[in-house]
Amino acid sequence: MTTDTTTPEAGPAASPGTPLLNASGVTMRFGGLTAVRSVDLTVNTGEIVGLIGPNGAGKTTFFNCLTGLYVPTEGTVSYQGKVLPPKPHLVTQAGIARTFQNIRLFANMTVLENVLVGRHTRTKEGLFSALLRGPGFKRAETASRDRAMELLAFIGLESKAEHLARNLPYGDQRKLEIARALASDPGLLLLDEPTAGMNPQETRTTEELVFAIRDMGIAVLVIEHDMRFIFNLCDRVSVLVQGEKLVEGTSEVVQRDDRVIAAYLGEPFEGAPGDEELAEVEAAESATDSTTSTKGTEGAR
Ligand SMILES: Nc1ncnc2c1ncn2[C@@H]1O[C@H](COP(=O)(O)OP(=O)(O)OP(=O)(O)O)[C@@H](O)[C@H]1O
Repeated sequence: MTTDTTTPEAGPAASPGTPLLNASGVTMRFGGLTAVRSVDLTVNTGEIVGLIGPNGAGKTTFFNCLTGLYVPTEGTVSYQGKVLPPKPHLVTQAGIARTFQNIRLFANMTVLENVLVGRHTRTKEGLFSALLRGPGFKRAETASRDRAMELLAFIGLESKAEHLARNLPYGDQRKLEIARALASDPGLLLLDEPTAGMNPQETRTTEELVFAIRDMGIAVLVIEHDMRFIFNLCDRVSVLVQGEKLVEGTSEVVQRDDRVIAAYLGEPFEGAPGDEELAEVEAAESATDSTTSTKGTEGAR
């Protein structure tokens, strides 16, 4: 991977450590199911924040509320102090870009074309200009192309610019998705399971890529099931369980929290056997074992 941190333009400038994204009391109900319940989350400039939780905890639903795919039942989402309209293209225009859990590339377009699609929110030339192909349009087209090539160099896919997206290896397709998201010059990048299906080497490369993105001045909010990846990468980790925020803190704090361990391993259920019952079961099992082994010895005689 090329990590040329000077190439891509940084997102909207803001001083390090000031709030960028602010989700407040976000609730999302689907009929009788509350997938996300009153979740607050802040991402500051310069931060990499992780969002973890068991399957079905509401992580992707929460992402969809942040990016305008869902209109939250309750709560607000602000970016740089302004409430975001629940429309994906307006959220992208405001400065938030995302990738999806399942790869959503244009398979029959080239690698370069896929990145150019991601630039459309930053292109000001209108329909007439495009039809007339005047000098303004040509200048904008060249600038977009140059920028797309810079981003491809950044993620290490420059030499594959003219390949069809569908012919890329899986790990490269995931990187291309990130390049396409970066093409909208975001200030905040949301990654939904960026290492899903990757081998350890590809995961390591993705980790370096996310650090390089942060070094460009882009904050990152990432959902991931790979705990090693999350705890290596994130300045702060937020844990969702059954739609609610259970814990938030540094990687060190979160990975030692008993409630998080219990949420992943399963809370003891009501009526579960206590120590006494377990001791009785163990005693009964060892009695059975010794009978069996005696029988076994007798049988061998
Ligand atoms: N469009 C929808 N309509 C109805 N229920 C939904 C919808 N989207 C998600 N859900 C439900 O909301 C809950 C949270 O799902 P979500 O996909 O957000 O969890 P997740 O934490 O991202 O899970 P995973 O880690 O498996 O991707 C689940 O019970 C899911 O079935």
